[in-house]
Amino acid sequence: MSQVVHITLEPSGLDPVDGIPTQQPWIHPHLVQSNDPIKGRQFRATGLIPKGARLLVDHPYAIIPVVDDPVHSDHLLCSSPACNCPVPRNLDRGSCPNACIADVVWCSSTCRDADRPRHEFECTWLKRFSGPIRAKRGEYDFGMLWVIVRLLATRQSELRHAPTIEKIPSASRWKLGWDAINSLCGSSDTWSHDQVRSWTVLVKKYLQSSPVLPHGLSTARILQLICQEEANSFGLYPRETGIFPLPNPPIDRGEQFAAAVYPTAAIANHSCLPNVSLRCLSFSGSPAHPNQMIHKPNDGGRMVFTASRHILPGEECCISYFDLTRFVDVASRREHLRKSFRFVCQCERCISEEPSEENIEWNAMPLMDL
Ligand SMILES: C[S@@+](CC[C@H](N)C(=O)[O-])C[C@H]1O[C@@H](n2cnc3c(N)ncnc32)[C@H](O)[C@@H]1O
Repeated sequence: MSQVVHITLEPSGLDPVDGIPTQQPWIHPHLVQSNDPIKGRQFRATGLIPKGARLLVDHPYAIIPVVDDPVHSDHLLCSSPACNCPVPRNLDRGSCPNACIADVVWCSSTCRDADRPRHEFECTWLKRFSGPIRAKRGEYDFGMLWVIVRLLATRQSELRHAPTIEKIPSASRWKLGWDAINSLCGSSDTWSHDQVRSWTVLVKKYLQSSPVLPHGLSTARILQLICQEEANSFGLYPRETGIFPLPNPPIDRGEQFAAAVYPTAAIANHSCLPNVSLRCLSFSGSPAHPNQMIHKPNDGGRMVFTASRHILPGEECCISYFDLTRFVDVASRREHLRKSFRFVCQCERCISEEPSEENIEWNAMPLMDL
């Protein structure tokens, strides 16, 4: 049986300001940000981080529910960024007075009232465009555009509260809020011309600054934001992912229930030999399965990173971007990362499993019966 250290001390955030997620991330004192010439920004340990220690608790800057049937789904999240708790179907869900879309619900009238200024930013856009986008482009594009709108809504709330936000003491090494979103990696050079052209059409049709979506940013900046979102968003699943060593028998992670962008968690690079799991408390705040690593947010949609083994000073701290049980050999892992995440994995496991020049030559030769 695997041994798990339970961390009972819950890092506390600051109180939210009028429904906007102003809570700062909680970051382990031995965790720093550094730069790798190939991978870019990365997390590194400056001192021993023991197995089971919590490395990071981060708040989503934008989170959306991802469900096929919002009216009948139990997986909707309270739309208030200060809450983001799951809202069961049997609860009297507070829906939008403007009836924008069924995916928008609140767990209480308090959350709905607190979230009013932020939701007003997205409400008309959702009402006008969600149907046409879903019909013409499908759920994936709708979800992506809605994440962008929620990023812009949080930015707008930040701008409105700028004087208050400036008063919040900041951990100076770490960028916060929109400043952190601006620093996310991702550029149009990584994507094919066809993909960039398709996103440009979406931006011009649905995301230009207008009275429906008054953000004041240029088309080029919104296009860049899509590239950043695509390189940095997290899919959230109800069961474990990112477990290493791989569980036997493998565990199905279940259906994705949300997508989110985390300003600080996005610094984590991928490794096929990860030393950090995305282990969270259950939504109710208590460990759901004490010996399982769970890749989902806890209350408030917070993402929690935990050391899955002792991490030594100087080591990079990496998570896994995908379910390692699904792609096992180096070729399939790299192919999956190249297709889905647009980079060639340079983790220590992939490098050590790279076929040598000699093997490539032998493999290229026709098979002989010996
Ligand atoms: C979510 S971001 C991680 C933080 C990023 N390094 C940065 O500078 O902001 C994902 C990007 O990091 C880089 N990356 C992450 N893991 C990598 C790996 N194992 N090998 C090579 N590049 C990696 C890729 O450019 C990828 O698109």
